[in-house]
Amino acid sequence: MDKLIIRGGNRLSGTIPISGAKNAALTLIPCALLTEEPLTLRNLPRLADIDGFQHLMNQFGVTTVIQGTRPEDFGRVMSMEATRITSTVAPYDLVRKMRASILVLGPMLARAGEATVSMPGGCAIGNRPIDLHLKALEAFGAHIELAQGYVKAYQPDGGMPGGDFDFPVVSVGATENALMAAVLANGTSRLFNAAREPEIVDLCNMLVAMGAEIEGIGTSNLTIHGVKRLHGATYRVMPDRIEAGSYACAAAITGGEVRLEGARADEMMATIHALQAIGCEVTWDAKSVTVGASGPLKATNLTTAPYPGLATDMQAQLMALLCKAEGTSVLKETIFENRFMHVPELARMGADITTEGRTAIVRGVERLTGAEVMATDLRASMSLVIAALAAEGETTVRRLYHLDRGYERLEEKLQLVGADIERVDD
Ligand SMILES: CC(=O)N[C@H]1[C@@H](OP(=O)(O)OP(=O)(O)OC[C@H]2O[C@@H](n3ccc(=O)[nH]c3=O)[C@H](O)[C@@H]2O)O[C@H](CO)[C@@H](O)[C@@H]1O
Ligand SMILES: C=C(OP(=O)(O)O)C(=O)O
Repeated sequence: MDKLIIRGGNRLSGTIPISGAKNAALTLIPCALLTEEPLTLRNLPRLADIDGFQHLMNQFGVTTVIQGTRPEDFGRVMSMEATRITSTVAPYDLVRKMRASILVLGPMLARAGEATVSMPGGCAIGNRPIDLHLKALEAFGAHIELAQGYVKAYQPDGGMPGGDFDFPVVSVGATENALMAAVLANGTSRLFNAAREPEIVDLCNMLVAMGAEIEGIGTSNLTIHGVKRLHGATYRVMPDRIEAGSYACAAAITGGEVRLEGARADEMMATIHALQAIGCEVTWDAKSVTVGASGPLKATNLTTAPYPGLATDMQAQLMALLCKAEGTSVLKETIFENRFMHVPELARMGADITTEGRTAIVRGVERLTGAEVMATDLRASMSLVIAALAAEGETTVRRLYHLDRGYERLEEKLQLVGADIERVDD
């Protein structure tokens, strides 16, 4: 297994290209199930999760062709064609590796009339139940059964009527599944308290490009008028606002300045405000966001929340940055119940953090030191990379399969701006 060796202390400076968003791509890909015509996605990131999803689509009989597979290419293009769905089953072996596989439930049910999907397990950051995905589909008229670790959903005779669902908790995945199921229903569906993350807007925009009728895009109340069929489309995946925010933290902790090429400021305002509160200089134009830190970093208090609040997917990276800030910061994690697993690893590098339930108290330290670390989830891993870039000496980060789920060629991008980082075979 590979590991990363990082020798801290270099000021990052230059331009980092931002890839297509993992969390958008993972909901755009299953939309290919909604039409027999080709769906082509541009700007797809090269990530383990995307490869996993491609295999899952192939399992359903969807043909997939990827272009741009040269090692030097960043954005890839994948064309998918679901002329005939040959299987409606998402087996355990494929689903267990990738939680987002549950996102095939809605579109498969809508197009094929039934779907059988292995229950995604809990994972490191929390329990992550799927009850709201199922309740929303039931509200549209679907029948749901749970047996032998699988969810089996099927349409009633005469097809899915559609219906109303009011989310008791904002859920990105459940909103996506509900949207993908509702677009082909016989009637109109309404979602209240729906998630409005930019990735949901991306999904809605692509569905509209495929012929769907959706009102309220970008708000928490969505009305979906079911249509008889959807057609193919070519669509560019939005830039990854979490990847951009992660590299912003990396630049800031080294006292450097990077231009995040392709990042869109309006989709990452909460992160920009957090960076500004920490003392970073942030400027932007239509095509990029530039983040620098020329003065001392300042402590601040941050709380994660559904969009437009501060993304939980940025919490670990901002915590790493605050480890080097002057003063004491308080971070509250409101989305997932167990998303502080980076804390003991950051402590190995000299960070001073205590946790009480979903609150972390970070006392800034003058110096971090290199150490051997490993992490149990994607953003926790990135927080260790960020801390390592500012630490004295050498850090070794293991279990890179977490990072490879969400950061396209991380070490290459960091090398571009002057980091001393290499991936070696363990
Ligand atoms: C692939 C993808 O896009 N992943 C993102 C998505 O995950 P994901 O879609 O899994 O996260 P959700 O928005 O659904 O989860 C938010 C909260 O709702 C709870 N919940 C969710 C569903 C449900 O049926 N019942 C329930 O109780 C969850 O336990 C959690 O506490 O949004 C999260 C919150 O922004 C991000 O951290 C993930 O990176
Ligand atoms: C938690 C995340 O992803 P996933 O939902 O795919 O596990 C993430 O991107 O930080």
